[in-house]
Amino acid sequence: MAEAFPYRSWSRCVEEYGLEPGRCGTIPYVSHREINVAREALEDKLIFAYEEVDFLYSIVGRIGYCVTLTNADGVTVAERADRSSRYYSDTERPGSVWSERHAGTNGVGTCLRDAGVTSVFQDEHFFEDFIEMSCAAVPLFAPDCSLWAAMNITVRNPNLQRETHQIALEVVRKSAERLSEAVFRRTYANRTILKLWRPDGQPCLLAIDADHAVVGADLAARQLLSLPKTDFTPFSLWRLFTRDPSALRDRAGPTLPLELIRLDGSPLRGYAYGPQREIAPAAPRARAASASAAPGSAPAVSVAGEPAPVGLDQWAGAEPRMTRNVHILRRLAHTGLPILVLGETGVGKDTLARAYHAQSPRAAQPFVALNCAAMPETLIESELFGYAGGAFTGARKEGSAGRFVQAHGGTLFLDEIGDMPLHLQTRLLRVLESGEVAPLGSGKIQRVDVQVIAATNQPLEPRIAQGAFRADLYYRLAGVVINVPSLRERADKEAVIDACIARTAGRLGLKVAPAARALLLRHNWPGNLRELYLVVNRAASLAENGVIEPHDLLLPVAMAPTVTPASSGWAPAAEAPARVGPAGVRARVDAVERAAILDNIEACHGDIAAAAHNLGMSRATLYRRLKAHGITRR
Ligand SMILES: Nc1ncnc2c1ncn2[C@@H]1O[C@H](COP(=O)(O)OP(=O)(O)OP(=O)(O)O)[C@@H](O)[C@H]1O
Repeated sequence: MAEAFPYRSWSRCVEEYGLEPGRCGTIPYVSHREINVAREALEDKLIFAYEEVDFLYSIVGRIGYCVTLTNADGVTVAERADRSSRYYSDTERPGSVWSERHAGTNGVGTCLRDAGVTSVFQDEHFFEDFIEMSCAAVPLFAPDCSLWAAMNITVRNPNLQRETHQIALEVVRKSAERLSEAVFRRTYANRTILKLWRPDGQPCLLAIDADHAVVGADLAARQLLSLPKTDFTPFSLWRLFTRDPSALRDRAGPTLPLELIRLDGSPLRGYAYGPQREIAPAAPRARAASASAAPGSAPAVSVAGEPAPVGLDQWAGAEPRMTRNVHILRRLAHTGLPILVLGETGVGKDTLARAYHAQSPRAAQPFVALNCAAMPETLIESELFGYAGGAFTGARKEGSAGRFVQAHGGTLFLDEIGDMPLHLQTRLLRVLESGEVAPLGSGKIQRVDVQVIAATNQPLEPRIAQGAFRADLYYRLAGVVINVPSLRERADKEAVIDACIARTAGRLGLKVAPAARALLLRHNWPGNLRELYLVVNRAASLAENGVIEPHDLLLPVAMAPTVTPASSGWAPAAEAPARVGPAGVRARVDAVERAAILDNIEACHGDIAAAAHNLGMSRATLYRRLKAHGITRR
């Protein structure tokens, strides 16, 4: 006979994990970086989870509980708590790992191990350290039924009543249901969702397409309807229910109460929710391929194709100003406030807009971009607001909807907003205020609902002072202002460079010589991330023998570090000796190499063996290169 809770978990602790009852010692923590990796992996779900954690905390926080969300390995990725509360246990911080293997019987770990709702009340914990604590955790399953997280509440209160804890557990259960439903709906945003109530009161979800084929089912539905947990193949809804297509005909707007009769005659009641949008046109991703590309703007050259889209946490890296920005954006994601992104060229403003959209509630709707600096004034107007057929010479016969209408329901990204001509600023302001667009030459007015994100690399205050940018438009666009620091200002510059190497050279199995990495770290990066990615991608194409050397980086010599020759005892000749062969690339490569050699000798105080090691070359090669560059010992 199977052992009852908590004995089966206690037996595992002793027999499987070799834990000794008594004191636990310390709970393991993962690093900041690992927390970010864990969050990144769940990003499409966390956008809903953060809000749900807040919601749950607004209820159970009042009776002293803190709320945590962990990934499937028990790593805490989100937490809401009152740290000053006497009921707070600081072992619940982000990064703490609550696997059963480490922490013995506990809410999160045991819930994840059993893949079931778990309440661990006080001395049901395996370790003595936790016997004043009570926790309740509910597993979260993705639409494909994989276990992705646990939603948990914990309180350190020796006087807690078991009944109170039971009620709190039911609240967590409901909260977890809401979160799973949000993730399911987002996954099947373009399908009709059927939410049916199981006889035990638990909701179950099906996603069906226009032909009534079941294309998705959550775990509760699969259990109720005896559907396979893996290898799900779409099938007709009428294999489960008595055929009645009229039950699904929309008579009451987007939400339709419905009753379906199972083949055994039992009814299931619930609701049908229409698709969030028919079929959302694919968002144009590659800048070069979209009308948003600025002519002449440097595309991110990729030797391995278009890099994978960047998520919000990845965008932020470990730079505190960026993570704060992401935090603010997440908190305000549901308000639809316009966002104004400010920062130098190439810092990732466009990338942020796309990442934000992809993780916003509008993700299933279009992302439409317009670069205001990239097209003539007359075109911006018709591109943005649309036009009727034949509205002007050269206009398309059928007219054009315009980017505002194309973005309806989704996100409109207005890049280089500082370059928008003044008279169009007035028109834009009117649309933003009224939520209505009137395409050129047409009397028709269309209502639009768009999340506007504007970006610029020009400081707008001087433009406002000069009268080149409308102050009222600025305030209308600046619902949330996000300042993106330049690469050289970032506290995590080294990590950003390493991530770039990993995403580009690393993916191709190339190594980066220490001297080349050192050069990347020292460079000033006026072009920011765009320049960084361009340099490393280009070096990956130039590298020989699987290693990127300093000369492969082709960094402009003016940007390369300079040295004072006296301290190292080595000095360049007044001018480098003339080189045979074509000037151009080779000459630039030589110049970079020369600067890197001098810099390394200086850094190693003239120790040639150490400098050669840093540069990733033998001593003999370094002497040869010194000779070739005309560098001699003083
Ligand atoms: N966090 C990131 N991780 C990896 N690559 C990034 C990141 N942020 C930006 N990039 C890359 O850096 C380049 C420049 O980014 P992006 O176009 O978003 O900058 P921008 O600030 O919008 O530039 P501009 O001001 O010129 O419009 C792109 O190739 C983008 O893929």
